[in-house]
Amino acid sequence: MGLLEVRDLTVEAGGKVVVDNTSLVIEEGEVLYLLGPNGTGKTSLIRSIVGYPGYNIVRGKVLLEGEDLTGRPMEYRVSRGLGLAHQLPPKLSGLRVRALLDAICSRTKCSTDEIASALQIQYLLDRDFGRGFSGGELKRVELATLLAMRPKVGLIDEPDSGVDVDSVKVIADGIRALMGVSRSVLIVTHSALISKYIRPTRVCLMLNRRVQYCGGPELVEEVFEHGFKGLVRGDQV
Ligand SMILES: Nc1ncnc2c1ncn2[C@@H]1O[C@H](COP(=O)(O)OP(=O)(O)OP(=O)(O)O)[C@@H](O)[C@H]1O
Repeated sequence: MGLLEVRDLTVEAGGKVVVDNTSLVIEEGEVLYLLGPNGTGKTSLIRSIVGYPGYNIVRGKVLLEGEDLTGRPMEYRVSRGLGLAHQLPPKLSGLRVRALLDAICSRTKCSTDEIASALQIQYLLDRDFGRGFSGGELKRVELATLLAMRPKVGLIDEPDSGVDVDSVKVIADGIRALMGVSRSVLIVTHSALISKYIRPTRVCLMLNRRVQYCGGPELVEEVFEHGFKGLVRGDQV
């Protein structure tokens, strides 16, 4: 039994199938990359895993430590140990970054200052969450909230898109800190820029709304060399 299992999952959003009969297993201690071209369903898959509203599971299951979370609301799944850092985090007027981190840390017994220091966001603590932040700042505060949650499985959506080289390094430090408190981490990316700093234990390719193939870390280099289209090898997961 994997730590997190997605079994034969089909998901609809906005009246269309966005994940089509896909399976994925995340084992204990993994840093799994989910790679795939734009619009192939990566974000939809991880949103479905955490129970994000609007992503309706029409078939299949999501299990965490063997517990069937399918049909459970997002709050419950988060309480059981799933956490998601969004690709485009929401902007929250009237909620300071510090207040949000303090609220999470009071539950998980973390230190807002230590987390802020790990993600180099001390200067953002007294600003409204996300308001007027640059792309890199948004990614760093979002990752800080995930780190504060101390999830069993941390799901990170596109940590390396729209950020400069220096920010990617800071984000990589944040992911390393997350690897220290989470049991497994799933990173969704299409550029795989983050792989320069965080080596995956395993890499899965998602194409045409389905996880098509999983392999070792060398798959990242193969994607860079051949592109996604050159790597379709059948339906084995
Ligand atoms: N809530 C929704 N309503 C309607 N369509 C949606 C919804 N969510 C996703 N889709 C569609 O599903 C497809 C897959 O989108 P998704 O964001 O999951 O892809 P992705 O692989 O994460 O892409 P990218 O790498 O560009 O972020 C797209 O065509 C998208 O428009």
